Amino acid sequence: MARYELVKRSVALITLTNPPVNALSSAVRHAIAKSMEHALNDPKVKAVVICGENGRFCGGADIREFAGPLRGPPLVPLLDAIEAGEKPVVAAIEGVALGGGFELALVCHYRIVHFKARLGLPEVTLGILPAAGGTQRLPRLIGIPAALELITTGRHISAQEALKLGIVDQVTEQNACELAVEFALRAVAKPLSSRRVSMLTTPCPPDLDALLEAVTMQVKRKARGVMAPLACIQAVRAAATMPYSKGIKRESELMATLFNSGQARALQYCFFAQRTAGKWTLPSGAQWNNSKPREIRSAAIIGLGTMGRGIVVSLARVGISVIAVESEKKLLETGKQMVIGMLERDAKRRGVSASLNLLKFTLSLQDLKDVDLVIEAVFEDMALKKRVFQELSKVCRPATLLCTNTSGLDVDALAGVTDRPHLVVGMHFFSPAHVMKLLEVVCGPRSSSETIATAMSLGKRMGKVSVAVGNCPGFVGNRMLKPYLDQATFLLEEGATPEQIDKALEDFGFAMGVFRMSDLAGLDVGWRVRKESGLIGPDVDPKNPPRRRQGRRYCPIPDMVCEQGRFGQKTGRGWYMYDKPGGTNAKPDPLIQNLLEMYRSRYGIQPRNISDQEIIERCLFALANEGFRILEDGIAARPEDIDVIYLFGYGFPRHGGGPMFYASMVGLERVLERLEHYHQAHPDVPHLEPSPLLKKLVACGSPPVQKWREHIKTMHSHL
Ligand SMILES: CCC/C=C/C(=O)SCCNC(=O)CCNC(=O)[C@H](O)C(C)(C)COP(=O)([O-])OP(=O)([O-])OC[C@H]1O[C@@H](n2cnc3c(N)ncnc32)[C@H](O)[C@@H]1OP(=O)([O-])[O-]
Repeated sequence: MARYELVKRSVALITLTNPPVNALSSAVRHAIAKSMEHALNDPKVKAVVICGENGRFCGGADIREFAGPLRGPPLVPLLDAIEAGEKPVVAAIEGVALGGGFELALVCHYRIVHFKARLGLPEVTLGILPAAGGTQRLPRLIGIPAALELITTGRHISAQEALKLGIVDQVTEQNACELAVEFALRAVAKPLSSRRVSMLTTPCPPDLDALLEAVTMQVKRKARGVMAPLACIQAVRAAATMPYSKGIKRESELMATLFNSGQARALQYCFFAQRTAGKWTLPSGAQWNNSKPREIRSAAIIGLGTMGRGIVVSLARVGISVIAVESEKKLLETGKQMVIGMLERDAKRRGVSASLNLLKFTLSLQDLKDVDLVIEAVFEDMALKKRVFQELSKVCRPATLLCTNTSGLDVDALAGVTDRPHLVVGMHFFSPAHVMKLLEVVCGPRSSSETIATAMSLGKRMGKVSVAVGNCPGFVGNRMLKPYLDQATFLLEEGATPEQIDKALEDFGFAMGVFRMSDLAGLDVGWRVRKESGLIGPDVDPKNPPRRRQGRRYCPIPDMVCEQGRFGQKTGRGWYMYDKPGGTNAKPDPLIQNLLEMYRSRYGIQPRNISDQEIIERCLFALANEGFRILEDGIAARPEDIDVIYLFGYGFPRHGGGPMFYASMVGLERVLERLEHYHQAHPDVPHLEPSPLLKKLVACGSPPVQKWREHIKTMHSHL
């Protein structure tokens, strides 16, 4: 777990050896303690260098150990002892120094960093704080404002920024370890007292209280209801107002308030769920680590609407040549100008040059004959998409992968009109596609493992969090959205307002409430889909009661809003009113209030007071209930995949873990009981009827979310 060597006859080289990130597991801590003791007691050793194997210094505490009781030497006394030692210790940082790894570097007397390394204290993103002295040492080293920013955001910084901030002593393009050994030899004769960061006085700004107050307000605004950043601020205050010996105790007390919290468990779950999500498996046995993706050098995008433009940018900025196709000259020209503008702004922000030379714009599908992969992003209309896929079959070389960006249509039906159904797969991006991290890779029953591997790998290359899902209407994300949206509109009928529902969801932590989100996305899209699926319009039987469709409850209020030309932000009116079309400042609209009152009196609905708890339960338990059905149907392979989809595609708060983790945290028994209660009250809403899998899990004693798979693995899989 740590290798000990004597180099240059007088330097003890301690190499952490715990792949893949040299996390500080109990065995590693034990090995460091032993190696340091040896080094300090060996008279031949004049200095020590600590580095990590495989070009990675250290990724921090072993997060997997947080779930169990602490074993092995605790980190704080171990680090304090390194700092207090009488021989100079140099950290040779390559790759990463994060969390406890960064704190280890802070107790070393010198820090040499490879120019490509990244440093940071990301504990806050795991719902905890840097409790191995990080909140006490960093402010002493770089001052309160800079330390506060790094600790409360968890941001990783480059070696160059670390040098500028005064965190490290030297940045090198050579082997950091070799340089650190030379550095250590030169440090032998120098006094160490000024190099012990815990002994430094924290440079304190005169307006400390005002600064802490401003950062607190900022944190509360950005991460509503999240505990860890607030605890971090209090810990940094201790660094400014207390000696190290007291500050470290305060740090530990604050850590105790976070360590076993639901938020910490949820955030740590998210960390692993995100990494699990990329590991797809098919019932055939083909999976992420035995299926080779194809290399994609060139791609084509069909349709330069909002989605198409975002996809072009996502591909071009990772070096893939893109041919963008539109059906009309004017649309092509508009799309081209917008793509160029987006790429230029993106390149400026990243300090690189825009890869405009990779782009080609055309009106002709004939130009696509040699590309490796095509992504169709035309209007959400099955007949149109089928025509495009038939045409692509004729034009593209037989090996070209054909992908669709449909948000819910049948991928297999599209595969069926091509000459290569095994090379067809869904790549469902989220708008705006160059910003949103989520990609649903929709596996049709005939998609080959190579095709899936290629789509997943392309997603990763574009910086997306890719999740493989099965083929059904709406796939995972949009299928679950329906019961969630339905509950919100039913609550409107019963007496709530859009702003009340949005506030409850935003207080829960959603980036945006459901009505603000719908206004942003545009209300006309759903209206058109409802018309096409016969829920409104001439196909509806006139004898059909207005608030029922296909034997179940239906809320026509969204249709009434659209009939008034209120399509959301883009028209300046939707569930809210905006200053102007395209405005973003949502204000409650008395006209919507009138509409709701008239609607309720027309249908004899007595409005009632609806609590925030009911809003959260009905919206989120209905959402999770559909998630259980998706697992039963084999559309998602595991709950982690569903959660990752909601975290990255739908603004579910990370500190809630995602809908499935949230259900498990509330307690499956409670979720079942509340769903039964609401279903009894609303028997005409099938989405509120508890799913068989939920009942089964409760009957099995409500196992933790990581174990649900054991209860579903015998079920049929559509993946
Ligand atoms: C008193 C306490 C005070 C201190 C607190 C802390 O330090 S809190 C910690 C503060 N530190 C952090 O928050 C840093 C967390 N880590 C990272 O941000 C990234 O992993 C990375 C940037 C280090 C490498 O990115 P990359 O894209 O090259 O690689 P990748 O991300 O795919 O990971 C590869 C494998 O390693 C696994 N694994 C990784 N780290 C840890 C860990 N600390 N532990 C355990 N496991 C860890 C990861 O799950 C994955 O496993 P799998 O799926 O193969 O079974």
